[in-house]
Amino acid sequence: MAETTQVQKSTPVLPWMKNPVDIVDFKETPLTMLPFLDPRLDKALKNVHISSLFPVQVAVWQETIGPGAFERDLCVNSPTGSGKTLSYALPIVQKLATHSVKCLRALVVLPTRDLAVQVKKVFDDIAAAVGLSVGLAVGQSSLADEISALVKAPRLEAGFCYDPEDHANKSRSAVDILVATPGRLMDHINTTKGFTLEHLRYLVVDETDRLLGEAYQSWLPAVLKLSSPNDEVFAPCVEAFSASICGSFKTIRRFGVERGFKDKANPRLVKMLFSATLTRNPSKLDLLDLHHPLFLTTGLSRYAFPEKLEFFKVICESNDKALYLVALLQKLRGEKCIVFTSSKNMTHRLCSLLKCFGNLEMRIKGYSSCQHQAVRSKTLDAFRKGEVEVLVSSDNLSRGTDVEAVANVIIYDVPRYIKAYLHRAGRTARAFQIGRCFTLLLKDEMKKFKALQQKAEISSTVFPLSSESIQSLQPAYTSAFDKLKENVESEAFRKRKVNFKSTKPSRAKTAKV
Ligand SMILES: Nc1ncnc2c1ncn2[C@@H]1O[C@H](COP(=O)(O)OP(=O)(O)OP(=O)(O)O)[C@@H](O)[C@H]1O
Repeated sequence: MAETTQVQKSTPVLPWMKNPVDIVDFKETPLTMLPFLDPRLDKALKNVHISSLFPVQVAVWQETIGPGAFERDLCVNSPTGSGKTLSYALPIVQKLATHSVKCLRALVVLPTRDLAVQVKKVFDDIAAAVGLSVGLAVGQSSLADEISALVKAPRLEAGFCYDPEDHANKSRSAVDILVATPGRLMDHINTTKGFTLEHLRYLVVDETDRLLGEAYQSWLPAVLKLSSPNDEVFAPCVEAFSASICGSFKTIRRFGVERGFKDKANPRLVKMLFSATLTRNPSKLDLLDLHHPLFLTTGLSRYAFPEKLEFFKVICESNDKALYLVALLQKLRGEKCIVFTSSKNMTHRLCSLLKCFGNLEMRIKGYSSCQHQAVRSKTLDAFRKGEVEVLVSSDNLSRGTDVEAVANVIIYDVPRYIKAYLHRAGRTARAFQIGRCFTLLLKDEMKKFKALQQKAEISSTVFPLSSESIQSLQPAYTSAFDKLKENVESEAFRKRKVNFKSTKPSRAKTAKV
């Protein structure tokens, strides 16, 4: 067990946040040294080239498997790319591996569809090895298709049910674990026959601060209400649950019995919160009705960045920031880069401008909420495969997205909030690899950036771009700009023409009415 650490800076308001478990005290641990690991999971992990667990994974494992397991709800604050997904997926799958009757026992909620797909993949890598199925509720397929993948109707022949598992003659869950976005989750809660949360044992709220920051149709109160333990519902499962929760172990540090807070009847819904910027706002955390929460965090700083992330700033002498971006991209040619802008419109404009540069010789794509989800997913896929080298994006991509081998993040517009900066920067230097974060700065942005750096407790080195390289790009930049203007004008003309055509009959119709 790790020693608890007294947080000295920006003391959190909530008392249970004052003595966190420091993840820094944990070391990467080979799977062979991990206590209680199911051999089937050991094999499944090795199949996906994971032979050791990262510190946050070891820390969470210790609190969830073995003595004192899941006695308390967990709130985990750990840097981007430190492996939080597997830190919850592995213990949940190990815990559920002992259950033979299929019902929905674990729910993982994420803010976006692409993130949910990414997390499901992590569960898929290990769940099948112990006979568990994982479902996805994100609106990727039609509601009907999703329903048939999540809920099994009873098999009736001549009015009789022959399947012993269908004894109750009711629809039942086809999955043990569900990864969902709040909107689609609410659709199933409200309309899907046979979809129930009454057996739910584990609730993971990933990217907690983002999910609690928006109402999302009140998904949280709905989940908490529908999953509250109810003696009648749980009666047949209680024995099995209790055995899996407590095992034969007695007590260790932080074990509930020792602290005298074993006040909730088992089984209870265990909640696990994860973020690289976990909220410390008591009113937000209150919404979760946490059970003696345990706070796990990395180091003493409020904001922790990946260990091997280097910071650079590019000072733009003129107002033509795009020119500096092009010069930088040319220097980084051949490496995967994500360029972050302040908005979807900016993403569109910048991407269009870059495409007007005739001789850039790199594949550049935009990713923003302007695009249809299918287009976005395709773009992300192409970027993952290396078919696209430079992805220009708004903050849509900044949270949680894991793309292997992103060498550089370029922050084109300095964000207002440090959290946004941290999540953007965290798309590189993942899984303890090296990575670089460049921030492009106009003269009047320097003060704002300095304040942001101070808050983040980071410093950056000036990245030199020679004035010759900038000047040599000037003619290409001017003609790219002209081309862009032409494109915009002809696009606007085309739109006006289409609008005129489509409004003509309806005007006539209106006139007729
Ligand atoms: N034990 C491990 N060994 C090797 N690679 C790992 C291990 N655990 C996770 N990874 C890899 O590390 C990367 C980052 O993991 P993950 O996406 O879970 O990070 P995260 O902490 O959730 O980041 P974010 O805060 O940005 O969401 C992934 O590519 C994942 O496959």
